[in-house]
Amino acid sequence: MNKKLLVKKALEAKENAYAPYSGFKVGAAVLTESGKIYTGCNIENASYTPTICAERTAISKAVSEGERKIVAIAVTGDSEWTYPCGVCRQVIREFGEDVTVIVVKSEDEYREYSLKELLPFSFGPENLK
Ligand SMILES: O=c1ccn([C@H]2C[C@H](O)[C@@H](CO)O2)c(=O)[nH]1
Ligand SMILES: [Zn+2]
Repeated sequence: MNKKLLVKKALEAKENAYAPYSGFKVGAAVLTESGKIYTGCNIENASYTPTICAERTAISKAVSEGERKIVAIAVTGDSEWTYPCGVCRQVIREFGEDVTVIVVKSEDEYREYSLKELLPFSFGPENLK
């Protein structure tokens, strides 16, 4: 896995954030099983609740292009360490149980987690079978 590239892509994606209300920019980059990288940023809305996080923007782009399995996701935001929110953790879970989550501070400072650490005892598609 090209971790460094994923980190860089997340940092680049943050620059496109549309966050006029919170002023808090977030970027994400998803690596899928096919080896492709999809990026995303947070997109806020004047009506507030339609706001979508960077992680879900990136995942939506991947899934709408036919991808079904996430290998890793890198996320970076305007706080020193920006962790995926609970909703995003659940959406990541839908497309992989063994996903690597990389929380990015800068190009050479990042922390790596497994999704299982961030979302233990999770509920996923297998539970409905
Ligand atoms: O992991 C996170 C946390 C927050 N946000 C966005 C949502 C909102 O636009 C702004 C402030 O919560 O940051 C993300 O995109 N990802
Ligand atoms: Zn989120």
